[in-house]
Amino acid sequence: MKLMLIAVGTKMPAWVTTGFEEYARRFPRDMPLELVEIAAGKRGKNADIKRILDLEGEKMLAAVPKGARIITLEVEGGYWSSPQLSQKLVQWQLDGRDVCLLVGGPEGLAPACIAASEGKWSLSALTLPHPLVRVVLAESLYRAWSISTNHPYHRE
Ligand SMILES: C[S@@+](CC[C@H](N)C(=O)[O-])C[C@H]1O[C@@H](n2cnc3c(N)ncnc32)[C@H](O)[C@@H]1O
Repeated sequence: MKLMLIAVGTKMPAWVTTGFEEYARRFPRDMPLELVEIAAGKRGKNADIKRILDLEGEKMLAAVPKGARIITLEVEGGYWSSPQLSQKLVQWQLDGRDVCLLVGGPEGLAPACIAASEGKWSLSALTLPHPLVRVVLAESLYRAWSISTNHPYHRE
């Protein structure tokens, strides 16, 4: 099973790229964490935000491999503790489908992405900047993997 983070935004600050890669490189070969960046639409003065959002959503969904499970990152999603996330990871692995984690841009996710979601995951009640979400998500998934494999990274 492959984990794919599909996120709006390119040209991230170095600390985001370094932070994400720090965790992504630790994933095992049979469960890699890959990043797919979707270019954000131009938000000029009179930009049609709905159209931009819909286009970003189309591109995100086009990046999802056929049959993959879509999980959307949403402030108003469900909270999953690390052990709960670990259980989900194990269930997803047993199920065998790739898992795509969708992170929106400045105005969030397109309605089409939300409609396609099989799980809505909230990292906090706070609205986080989308670059930071990438890093928190990578660490959380790595911790969940470490719990499921009894790796010493996670300590009770
Ligand atoms: C700056 S936020 C978008 C804020 C937008 N007003 C909204 O309501 O979605 C960009 C993206 O980061 C992710 N995000 C931000 N905070 C989050 C949180 N606490 N939990 C999960 N995802 C979050 C979501 O995918 C969101 O679409």
